[in-house]
Amino acid sequence: MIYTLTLNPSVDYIVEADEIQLGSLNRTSNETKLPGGKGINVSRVLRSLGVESEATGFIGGLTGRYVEEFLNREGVQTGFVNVEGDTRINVKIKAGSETEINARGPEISSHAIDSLKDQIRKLGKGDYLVLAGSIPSSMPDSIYEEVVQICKDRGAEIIVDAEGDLLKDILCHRPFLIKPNHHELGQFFNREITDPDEAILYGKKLVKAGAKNVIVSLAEKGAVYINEDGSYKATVPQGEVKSSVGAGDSMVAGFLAQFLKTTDTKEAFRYSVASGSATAFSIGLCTPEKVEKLLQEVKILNS
Ligand SMILES: Nc1ncnc2c1ncn2[C@@H]1O[C@H](COP(=O)(O)OP(=O)(O)OP(=O)(O)O)[C@@H](O)[C@H]1O
Ligand SMILES: O=P(O)(O)OC[C@@]1(O)O[C@H](CO)[C@@H](O)[C@@H]1O
Repeated sequence: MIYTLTLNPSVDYIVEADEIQLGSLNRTSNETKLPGGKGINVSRVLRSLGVESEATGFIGGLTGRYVEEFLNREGVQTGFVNVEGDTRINVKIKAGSETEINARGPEISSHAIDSLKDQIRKLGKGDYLVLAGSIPSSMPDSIYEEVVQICKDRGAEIIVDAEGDLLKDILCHRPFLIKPNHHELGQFFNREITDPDEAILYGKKLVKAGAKNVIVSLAEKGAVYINEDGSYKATVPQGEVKSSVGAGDSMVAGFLAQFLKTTDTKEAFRYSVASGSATAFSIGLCTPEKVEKLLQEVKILNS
C-alpha cells in the first residue's frame, strides 16, 4: 500500500486575474479552491491513475474538514491526525506569471506528533511512504529523519520530495525515489544547475549517496532520471502552462503508478513527465486522459 504524508496540508485558493497590483484593490476573473499539500496531490493523482493510497498528516478546523471531505468524495482514503488549529490556506495568484503565498500552518502538539508516529509504525514490508512538503513551523526539522528511520526499521520504502536541507539527512537511508527540481538540486550542491547534462552529473552524486531512483525536473527544459544502472533525459510536451501547482507532485505519482504496474523504470519516467506536463497544462491536477494524450510526445533518450 502507498501512504502519503503531508505534515502541512492546505486549501489551495487559486485566483486568476488579468493583472495584480500590490497596494490596490484587485478583482479576480476566476477562482478555484482545491485540497493541497504535496503528499495530498500525490494521493489525488494516484487515485485518478487507478492506484490506491492513504493520505495522512495533520489537519484541523473547517479548512481541514474541507480537505478531508473532498478527498473522501474523490475516493482517496484518509488517516489524518486532528490538530486544534486550522489547516492553512495557500494563495496561488495567476496573473501572467504565477505568485504563491504559502502559510505557516497550525501548531502541532507533541501528542499529535506521537499519534502520527504510532500510525507510521504500522507500515511494513511492501509499503511505500511518500513524504512531501514543508514542515509546520512549530515542528522540529528532525521529524523527516525520524519518520524515515521508523520506515527503515519497519522495512517500508520511502519517497521524499522536500527542499535541499531536509534531503541531506535522508540519503543515507536509501530512499526509493527523490524528485528535486533543478533549483533544489543546485541548492543542495551550492551551485546553479541550468541544463539536463549538469542535472545528470549531480543526480549521479545523489545516487552514490544512497538514493535508488532520482528524477530531476527542469520545468520547460525537460527532466532527467538517474539510477545505479544509468540515466535518461526526457523532453517535455509543448503546451500552454495554466498552473504549475502540483506538477512536481504529479511526476512522483506518475512514476510510482507506472513503476508499481510494470517495474519498467524507463516507462515509469515517461509517465512521470507526461503527468507533470498534464498538470502544468491544467488548473488543478492532471486527468488520466490528458496523461495518455501527452505520453507519445515525451521522448526518452539514453544518456
Ligand atoms: N513550460 C512547461 N512545459 C511543459 N511541461 C512543463 C512546463 N513547466 C513544467 N512542466 C512539467 O512539470 C514538471 C515539473 O515542473 P518543475 O520542474 O517546475 O517542478 P517543480 O518545481 O517540482 O514543480 P511544482 O511547481 O509542482 O513545485 C516538468 O518536468 C514538466 O513535466
Ligand atoms: O509549503 P509547501 O508544503 O512546501 O508546499 C505546499 C504547496 O505549495 O505544494 C503543493 C504543490 O506542490 C500545493 O498544493 C501546496 O500549496
